[in-house]
Amino acid sequence: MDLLTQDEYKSIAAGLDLPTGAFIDGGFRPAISGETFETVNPATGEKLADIAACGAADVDFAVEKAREAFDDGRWSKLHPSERKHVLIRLAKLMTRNARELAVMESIDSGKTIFDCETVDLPETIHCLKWHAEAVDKIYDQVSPASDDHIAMVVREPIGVVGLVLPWNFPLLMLAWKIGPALAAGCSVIVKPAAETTLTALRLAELAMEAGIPRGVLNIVPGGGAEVGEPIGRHMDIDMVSFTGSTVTGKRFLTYSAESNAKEVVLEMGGKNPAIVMDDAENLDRVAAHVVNGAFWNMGENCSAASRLIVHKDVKAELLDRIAHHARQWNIGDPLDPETRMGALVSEGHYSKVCGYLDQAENVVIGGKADKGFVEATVVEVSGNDATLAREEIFGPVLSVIEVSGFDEAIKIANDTDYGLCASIFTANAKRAIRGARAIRAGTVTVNSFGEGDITTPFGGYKQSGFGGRDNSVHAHDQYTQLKTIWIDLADDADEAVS
Ligand SMILES: NC(=O)C1=CN([C@@H]2O[C@H](COP(=O)(O)OP(=O)(O)OC[C@H]3O[C@@H](n4cnc5c(N)ncnc54)[C@H](O)[C@@H]3O)[C@@H](O)[C@H]2O)C=CC1
Ligand code: BAL
Repeated sequence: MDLLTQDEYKSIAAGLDLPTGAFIDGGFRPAISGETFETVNPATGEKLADIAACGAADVDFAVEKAREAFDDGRWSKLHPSERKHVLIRLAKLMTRNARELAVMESIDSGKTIFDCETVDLPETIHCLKWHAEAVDKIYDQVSPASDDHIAMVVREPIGVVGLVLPWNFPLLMLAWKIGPALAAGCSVIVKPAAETTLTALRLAELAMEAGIPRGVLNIVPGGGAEVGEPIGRHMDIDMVSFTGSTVTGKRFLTYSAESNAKEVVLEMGGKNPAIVMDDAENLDRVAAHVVNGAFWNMGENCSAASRLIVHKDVKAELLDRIAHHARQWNIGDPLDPETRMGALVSEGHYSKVCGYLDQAENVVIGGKADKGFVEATVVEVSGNDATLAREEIFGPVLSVIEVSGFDEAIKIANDTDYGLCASIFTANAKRAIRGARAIRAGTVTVNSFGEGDITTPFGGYKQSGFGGRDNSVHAHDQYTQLKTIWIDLADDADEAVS
């Protein structure tokens, strides 16, 4: 993709028409209370817009409209290929508007325009297309049966779903959830993170243009307590899919238990280990992977490689190379296409990350922070018990732990409440496979860092995940339920009952 210049991006940003209303039943509307909240550009501190600050009454209204849409079948009962065509039209409209969406995403979140243009937008569009393409290729089942009955196992959309989103990949996480949910035929109530609402609202507008019927896709902006909790506790929402912190994720289990026992899927935090053994090949390449894993998206990533567990014999050389690569991750204006590290999402989050930097004693590289921006930072810690090795920082801070052997490395990798992702760098195939099996995490990569792609399930073990997976056809399991339809074919069936 050809990127524009910083001035050209700034001129697009200045001309953006920012959506500000809640999007319910096919149109924008103010919050019922009339209240608004400010959204700011975290890179400059400038106010971007006043957005409808919704509350429980808006959630009720959105659910009523979503339920009407679900029950009358305007979307849920379409042939899957019809839903597919509409979603592909949406993906095409997003492609046509990708540049505007990328700029909107960057100014609202502090993410770099480079990432928004080359990762967030292409992956969002690909995700929507992929689930649309998948949905008319998924078959129901017929159970093994005798001659006198037939039992069908059919998949039905689960109903009205609540999608509660984080701010680190606003559009991409929206696509991870609405891609399979809408493809399956559900009606959805989306709560974007209050920090990053704009692109979800713009996407909803494009969805109407693409032909998604009114009431099917609703976006209700606002705070966690004001909108997230009413979604979690709503008696007429059938399922909630959440991405965010473990603390907040667990609340949805309480909300569900105290309301209608709705299904809950949680994609939560991580403290993901990158293990580098003494036999790892090409330490320069390993360093590039580790640095990318740790600092991509300013480390605001649940799958960030935030713990480096390195064999003592290669530690010095690896840290040298890591420092070399980390220097390339320059801080700058997120709208400058040369910038690799933008602003952290908010003042509050910046202060939290700075609090962790204050605890760093043995800094290898980085460690400085200024007005919302934090340098790529590598810090040696005393061991896996150090706070910097245990808590999810969600910023560009890589904690280094030295080990003397493979078993010790695996033990430390597993010594965490989390279990989202992990990577192992080794040339020894047995170690790679033994390690991948032994680490309790949803995704383990060998000789690379990553989270798989749209074809592979994404989610966590332990306190990183609950109830299901995003991505791949397994994501459709979240938004569907199985029904058994048992048909008696015996000639004397009626007599047998009487
Ligand atoms: N695993 C991940 O992808 C993410 C992890 N985080 C972690 O969480 C920390 C705090 O960031 P937050 O934005 O506060 O994350 P959060 O987990 O509180 O927010 C995620 C979503 O939940 C909503 N929410 C917040 N409180 C709620 C409540 N009581 N009931 C219902 N919904 C609620 C938020 O408005 C947002 O839409 C970060 O510093 C980071 O460590 C944050 C975002 C994403
Ligand atoms: N890395 C995608 C999921 C997340 O950070 O929340």
